[in-house]
Amino acid sequence: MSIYDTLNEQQREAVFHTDGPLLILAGAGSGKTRVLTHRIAYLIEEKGVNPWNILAITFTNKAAGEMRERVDNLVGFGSESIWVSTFHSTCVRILRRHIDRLGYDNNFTIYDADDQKTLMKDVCRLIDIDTKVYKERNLLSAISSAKDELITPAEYELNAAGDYGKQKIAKVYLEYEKQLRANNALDFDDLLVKTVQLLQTQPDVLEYYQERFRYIMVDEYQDTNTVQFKFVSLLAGKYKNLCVVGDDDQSIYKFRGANIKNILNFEQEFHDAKVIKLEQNYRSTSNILNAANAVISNNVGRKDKSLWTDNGEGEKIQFRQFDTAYDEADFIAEDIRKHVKDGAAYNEHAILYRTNAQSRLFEERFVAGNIPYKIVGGINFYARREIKDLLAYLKTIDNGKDDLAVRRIINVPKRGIGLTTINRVQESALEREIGFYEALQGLDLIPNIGRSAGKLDSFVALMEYFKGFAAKETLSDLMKEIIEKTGYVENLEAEDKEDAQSRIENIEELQSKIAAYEESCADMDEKPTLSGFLEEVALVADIDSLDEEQDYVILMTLHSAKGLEFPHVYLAGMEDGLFPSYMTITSDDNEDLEEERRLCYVGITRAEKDLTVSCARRRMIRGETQYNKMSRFLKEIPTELMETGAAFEEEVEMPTQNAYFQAKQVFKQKAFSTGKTAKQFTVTKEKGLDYTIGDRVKHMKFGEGLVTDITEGGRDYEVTVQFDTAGVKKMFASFARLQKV
Ligand SMILES: Nc1ncnc2c1ncn2[C@@H]1O[C@H](COP(=O)(O)OP(=O)(O)OP(=O)(O)O)[C@@H](O)[C@H]1O
Ligand SMILES: [Mg+2]
Repeated sequence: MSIYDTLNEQQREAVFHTDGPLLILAGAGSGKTRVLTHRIAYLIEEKGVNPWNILAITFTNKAAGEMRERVDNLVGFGSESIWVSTFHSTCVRILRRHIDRLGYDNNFTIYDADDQKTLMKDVCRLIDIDTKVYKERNLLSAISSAKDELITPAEYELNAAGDYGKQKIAKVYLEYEKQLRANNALDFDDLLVKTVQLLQTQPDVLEYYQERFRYIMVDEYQDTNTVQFKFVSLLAGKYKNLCVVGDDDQSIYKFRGANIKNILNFEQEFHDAKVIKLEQNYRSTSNILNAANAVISNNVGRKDKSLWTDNGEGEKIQFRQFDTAYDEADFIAEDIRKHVKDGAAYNEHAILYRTNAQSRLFEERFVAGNIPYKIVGGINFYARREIKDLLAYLKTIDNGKDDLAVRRIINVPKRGIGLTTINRVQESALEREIGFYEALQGLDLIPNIGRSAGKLDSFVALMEYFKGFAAKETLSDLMKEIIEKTGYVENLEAEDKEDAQSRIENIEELQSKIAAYEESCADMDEKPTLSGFLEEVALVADIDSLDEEQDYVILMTLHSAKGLEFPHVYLAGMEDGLFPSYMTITSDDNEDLEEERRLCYVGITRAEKDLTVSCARRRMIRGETQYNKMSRFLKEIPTELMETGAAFEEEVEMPTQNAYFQAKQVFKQKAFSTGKTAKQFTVTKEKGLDYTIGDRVKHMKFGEGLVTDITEGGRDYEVTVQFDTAGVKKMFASFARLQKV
């Protein structure tokens, strides 16, 4: 039996159609990704295509790794020379070789969101933009959208005629680009934009890659944006062996410029494209699938698909409504514990939610209950201060042109170099149109630098020493040397002992990552380089931190869950105002709500065996208690597919009898005259507080502090605490759970 016998007829057709453009448009769990891997295997094994000539683009680096592994299992050879990677990684690899054609150094730096913000602050200061009127975040997102659409600063300015606001943005865009270039840096969008520019302006480079990538495949095609489409169109322009797979119902990145028209345009750009539909879902039970189908059918203007499965009905979808988000977290933790007792593994469970902030309650429950868990996303490892500091050292050593990096560490750990001095250097660099580090190397040209010159000199000497060290020693040793010579860790400890411990662990984690990078290079017969490592770091998406070997419950946002599957899935926080978000409910644009609904469809279809959907009547969002109705998406699931669970009967309101759910205002007016919620609140207040103004109290997260004020809110006490380290916080007593010390 060959591997292709395990495919159904349509899947086989897609695998065997190797030459010419092919669009596979199909619903969730129908085997699109599986078709791609089998197609690669078929190209190599049966068609004798050189693995070197294959490019497969996936949505995350993790997916890329998986695909490589699956191909490895199928073919057993050659998988290391296939290019399987994300759009961004693919572009970085191309740019590292050729970006000098566009006037950059090939060892350019990649700026993450944080770096971009810092740069934008500089830009605004430089050209006198009032950031109270034009927020950095909005400016960056306007620029990002422009880049996604391949609009240059000059074109932006042309389009801005007569529009004052846009003219300002055009100026910012122009300066921002100038600064990036001066720093020899690219932001994330640039990776694609510059690659497209390169292919458009350098015919020999284009020709080279067209010859190289004779067979191109793109997964999750529905979420590509204009510049990504342009990129693949250019590459596939000669041989036209382009196979894209996607599901218009799972397009969830419109806010990042994803362009659903790319699916529709495909057949225009690539005439005589073959279109194949897959209709059998292999992932989920029919109850889950029917729920997903029912929800998505509420979107108008979609391509109708009929997805079926012969996996059997399976369990009904569990629906639970709780008084508070705490109860919700308790229930889910308990439910998982039960499954594990019955023999399931922790990592068969995923909790999916709309916003990162929702992970905190689960985290608290899991820590308390000793349940291993992993939060994918949230505060990115690489966004932590100590990691960014050490990476800034590496960047400075690798590419002294990255001003942001140099400025970040010039006085970290403290070397007595003040802001005034730094600004003087900066001004002088700007005037002479050279980089910050370059200016540091010629201090005698900077006026009024005076007594600081010695300190600056020794900083430069240290960096130069590291550069020499890096040229001879391994990366791991370099990292050790940096930590030692700068006294970084000792300084952390001196600053704050408690805090230091977790930061040191992070640094150790960074060192393991460096070691892992060196090992993986050895496996691939590549030489580990500083640039190579920094490149990898710049491109890790949150999802890449997931390790299937480890047994932990997985927590992540719905957006991160795309393409993945788990036996047991919990969709938590299914409330109007949270999911769909408040903004989309109040927006006039139905498109936004439809995008949220697609996200819901993505969530439901991650589940293989069972799905639990839950919501809470009240929860704290940004420090404010919100009262939410159950999500309208839940009401779109036919009641006969759902079960409410006996133990929760009295608390549960099924969609058909939801008199309880009133608008927030009504809820407030009636002020808890009925129901369990009211009783709970009374209990809190009747019980009173066992601390008063002037007492010292302890909070789980903020530590100890002094109560400075207590006021009676309508339903709870508001307590103000001056924490010893965390500053002043105002909180509701029932949520804060302060303990007198
Ligand atoms: N012909 C088949 N026989 C058995 N299992 C299959 C078959 N096709 C796909 N599967 C399995 O079904 C599951 C879903 O497949 P896959 O992840 O490729 O779907 P997908 O269409 O890419 O889903 P998504 O839209 O969520 O990305 C996987 O576990 C896959 O191994
Ligand atoms: Mg897939």
